[in-house]
Amino acid sequence: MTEKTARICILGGGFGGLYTALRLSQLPWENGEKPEIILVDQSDRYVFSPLLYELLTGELQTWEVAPFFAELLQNTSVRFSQAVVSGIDTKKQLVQLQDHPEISYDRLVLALGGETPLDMVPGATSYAYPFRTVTDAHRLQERLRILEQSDADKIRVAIVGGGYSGVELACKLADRLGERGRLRLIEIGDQILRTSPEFNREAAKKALAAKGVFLDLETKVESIKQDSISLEYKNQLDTIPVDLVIWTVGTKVAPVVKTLNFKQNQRGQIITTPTLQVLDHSEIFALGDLADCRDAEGQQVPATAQAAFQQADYTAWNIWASLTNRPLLPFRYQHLGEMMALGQDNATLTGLGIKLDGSLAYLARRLAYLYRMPTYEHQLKVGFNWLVRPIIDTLSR
Ligand SMILES: Cc1cc2nc3c(=O)[nH]c(=O)nc-3n(C[C@H](O)[C@H](O)[C@H](O)COP(=O)(O)OP(=O)(O)OC[C@H]3O[C@@H](n4cnc5c(N)ncnc54)[C@H](O)[C@@H]3O)c2cc1C
Ligand SMILES: NC(=O)c1ccc[n+]([C@@H]2O[C@H](COP(=O)([O-])OP(=O)(O)OC[C@H]3O[C@@H](n4cnc5c(N)ncnc54)[C@H](OP(=O)(O)O)[C@@H]3O)[C@@H](O)[C@H]2O)c1
Ligand SMILES: C/C(=C\Cc1cc(O)c2ccccc2c1O)CCC[C@H](C)CCC[C@H](C)CCCC(C)C
Repeated sequence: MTEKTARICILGGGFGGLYTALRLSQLPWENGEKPEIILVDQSDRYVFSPLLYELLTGELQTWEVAPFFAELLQNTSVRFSQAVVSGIDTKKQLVQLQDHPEISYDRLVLALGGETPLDMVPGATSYAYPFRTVTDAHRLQERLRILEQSDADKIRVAIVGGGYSGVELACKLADRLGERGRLRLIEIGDQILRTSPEFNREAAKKALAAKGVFLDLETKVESIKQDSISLEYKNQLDTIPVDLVIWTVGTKVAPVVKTLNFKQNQRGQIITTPTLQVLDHSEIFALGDLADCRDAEGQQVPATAQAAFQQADYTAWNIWASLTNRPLLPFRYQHLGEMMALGQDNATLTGLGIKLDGSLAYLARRLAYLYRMPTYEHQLKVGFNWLVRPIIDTLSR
């Protein structure tokens, strides 16, 4: 008698979900064991978020940073479904989708990532721009285009949050806007990039200073209006006129995750075992920004693409192991370092014993990210474009 084909349903096609799907499709399934793999995402495009800034400067094109799932998965056994996940019935093992039929599963992967909380100060939801998705990048691009085409002498931009996103955005936008830009970076703490290695923080401070980005440290945003931002510094309130406010502070889990009946931490993240299984639900795996995971050594896994990318390998392996009666592996997070863009020809990186900044770091970061992109076909297309585009641009000048 033949056994029924197992169905693996993966919710969310970001760093956690897409790479889990790709790894699963490459694993050595024996005849009759090969499962059905379904990837569900609300968007039709995957986003390689570390390179999202490059859309604002025109250094990269949308197809490079955010390829269509249909293209990425065309030579694999993974089936893609574009739909919004609205709930999960864990008893019946069914995923509920908006305007789509339910999907049953034998193994489920939760990888829905996070959202930018715009409800932290009055006015942010209406007037501040988040920066996380391709839609966010395109919206911001459009606003910048309108400001650049206006007859205003200066373009005043406030970026809230002196973490990685805020610093990288400030550097790229300063380069894009040039002499017309008036940028300020607003940080609640007494320094930017609190969790970065000293080398990267110093390189970032140097780059921001060279580009004339104004740093507001120990400053809290009190409210945001259409054309102003109110800041509190040492108990004093100051309202400054601005043309654009970008909000990069915080990550919250998607509302649907909160509705699920799993053990969650205070921030709503789902608590997992080191094998990346949801507590009391060994058939469900969770990874990436929505998961609260301590690895095999008990270290807290950070909510980064680097971590989700590594977890994807283990998730795929453990699903394969669970379906083929093999032992599961506990996840071991390896912090390899960090890289940051600091403008159109500058970056900084610290990792694997190497510290590098300037244009060499810019090149190394690009190559390291090319290597991390999903599928050889996409890497090849993008790599080829990076080699050929400068030649075509030079010839057409
Ligand atoms: C601008 C920016 C730059 C970054 N740069 C870096 C970096 O250089 N290095 C680094 O390590 N980290 C970086 N990060 C953090 C990194 O992007 C996240 O930690 C990582 O993407 C988390 O992976 P994930 O799979 O959990 O979620 P995501 O990659 O966010 O994927 C979640 C997916 O779920 C989908 N989804 C969400 N809700 C639903 C729903 N209800 N139904 C269907 N689909 C849904 C989304 O469309 C998305 O495709 C950056 C983040 C940002 C915003
Ligand atoms: N190059 C990279 O490696 C990279 C790039 C982007 C994102 N990421 C990852 O993605 C995640 C999110 O990063 P992020 O930079 O987007 O966001 P983030 O980590 O939430 O950083 C936000 C920054 O804003 C500050 N802040 C908090 N509340 C504030 C307020 N009310 N007003 C002003 N500033 C405030 C924070 O200060 P405190 O730290 O003092 O709270 C922090 O410096 C992180 O895990 C990060 O590692 C990595
Ligand atoms: C710091 C490094 C990796 C960590 C890392 C960071 C991320 O932001 C990620 C995002 C998404 C997925 C994964 C990661 C991630 O793993 C990489 C360190 C790189 C090395 C220090 C050197 C890189 C070598 C170059 C590829 C070759 C450069 C040659 C020359 C200098 C031009």
